[in-house]
Amino acid sequence: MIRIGAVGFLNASPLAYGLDRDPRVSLRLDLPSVCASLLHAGEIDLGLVPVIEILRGPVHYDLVPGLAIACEGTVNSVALFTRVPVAQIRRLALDVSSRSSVGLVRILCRHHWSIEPEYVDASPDLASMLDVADAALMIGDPALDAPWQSLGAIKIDLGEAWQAFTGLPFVFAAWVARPGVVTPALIDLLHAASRAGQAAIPLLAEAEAAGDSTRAGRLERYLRQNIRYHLDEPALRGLSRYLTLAMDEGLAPVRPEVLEVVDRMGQAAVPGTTQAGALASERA
Ligand SMILES: C=C(O[C@@H]1C=C(C(=O)O)C=C[C@H]1O)C(=O)O
Repeated sequence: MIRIGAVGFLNASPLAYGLDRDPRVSLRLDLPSVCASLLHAGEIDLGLVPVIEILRGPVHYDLVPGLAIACEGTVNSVALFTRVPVAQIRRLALDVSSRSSVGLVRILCRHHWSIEPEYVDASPDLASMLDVADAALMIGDPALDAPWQSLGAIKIDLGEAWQAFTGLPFVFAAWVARPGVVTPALIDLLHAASRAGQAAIPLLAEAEAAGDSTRAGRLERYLRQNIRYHLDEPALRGLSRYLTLAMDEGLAPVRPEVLEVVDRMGQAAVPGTTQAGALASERA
């Protein structure tokens, strides 16, 4: 029995589709930050975890090829909500359920917007975050539903901001495993789940919308057009750039061997080369 932890947000449901009914799997759903802690503690074997956590593991993790929660431009569910112009943000509240986007917003503040706000951790509730800070980072389902207009805020999409800054996709989370866990059979299982999950997107959106057909349409567009599920060559370049910046900024330990694996996966994923994705457990 393989112990798998996935993110409980709607955006992860196509990747984890049907794993709860697989007798070979015990599946649990948690917030991204919790998913990462469970993997580090050895309480799960494989997790859909925030990518920055690959650098923070107690052991060298393996990355499952081909699958991710990513975006290319607008993501919609990862945003900075601010009541003041960006240049005037002095205090910024960070959603405690996030790890990758916390790193992303810190990198964008320093390198894209040239601001150095004070950061405070906060639960993902926009009204209370804006009570204690000028701006708030939120992710996932709470960000999709945040009442930013009525709170007098503007929404800055961080997928768009990253694309403006780098020209690249952004990878938020990927399937990450403890050593010895990734096998060809597991890779097949996860790719089959993802294929079934992509086909089930209308059903997943409808179930989440609980009878509200306008909302179901909006969620379906979010899953199809904003979220990208491919860890392909452009996504791997985005991931490599992000991990490099996170290490340079001191946001995570410096692990060049992790970057090498990501870069080699990217080279293998270039169309026309062989064995795309065969590098899961190869070591430098
Ligand atoms: C795009 C998203 O990606 C999420 C963002 C994460 C993070 O910031 O650490 C982790 C997992 C993803 O599910 C989102 O939830 O909105």
